[in-house]
Amino acid sequence: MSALLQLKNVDVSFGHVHALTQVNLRIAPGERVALIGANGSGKSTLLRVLHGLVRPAAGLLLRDPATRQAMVFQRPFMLASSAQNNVALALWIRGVRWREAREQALPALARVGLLEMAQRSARALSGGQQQRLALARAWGLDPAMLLLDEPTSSLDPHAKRDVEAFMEQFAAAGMTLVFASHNLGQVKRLATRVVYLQQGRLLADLPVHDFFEGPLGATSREAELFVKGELG
Ligand SMILES: Nc1ncnc2c1ncn2[C@@H]1O[C@H](COP(=O)(O)OP(=O)(O)OP(=O)(O)O)[C@@H](O)[C@H]1O
Repeated sequence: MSALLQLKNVDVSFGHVHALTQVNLRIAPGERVALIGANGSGKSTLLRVLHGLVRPAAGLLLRDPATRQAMVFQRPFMLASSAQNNVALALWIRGVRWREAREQALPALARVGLLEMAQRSARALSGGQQQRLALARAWGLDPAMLLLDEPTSSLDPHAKRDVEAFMEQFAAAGMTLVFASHNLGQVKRLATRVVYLQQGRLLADLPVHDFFEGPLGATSREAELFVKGELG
């Protein structure tokens, strides 16, 4: 299958910090790729490279410019305006006229159960509601690929399940997902493939079953210890 996006030998540095080193990654349509690894291992940087927000110092990012992408951040930025306007603005920035953008925002809000909150101030919503609003904002753009940076890390278990359920729905609708997570249960529930990063290097890249059930030590002893530590 042709790749939606491909990285070849990508390096990213911030001053003397090597955030990513020689990363190779190929993402095919319909995959659900989980990025895991310790704090500072490069997950957010990798997502930002995939979304074109960070330019590699070396290597290649190959992407069909026609492929629509959206990104949901760990703590999404909300404009001091209504929930509806927050979704509409994302569409307007992509060239949709304001009136139509406001109309199109409503089904996106309905999709995540926020229709009745459309006129509420986005910043007055709870953390869980704001994360759902961020998903609506992304969904409204109709992306082929959605990138999510620890989308449930600051949420209570109930809100976490809601966000996971929406991610499932997005995937079922054919969207390709790439998400960073510290929650290995979530990775098992949502991912088809696991990419393990350590100090900016991609040490394992396996189907989810092989990653958690296979003899990981053969691929990466560090990944095996990480998984054991996180599960224990
Ligand atoms: N804008 C930046 N300026 C300087 N250093 C940065 C910047 N962004 C990331 N880094 C550094 O690059 C490395 C990788 O950071 P990154 O945020 O990608 O890791 P992460 O795996 O997402 O971590 P976490 O799990 O804590 O979110 C870290 O050493 C970090 O301090």
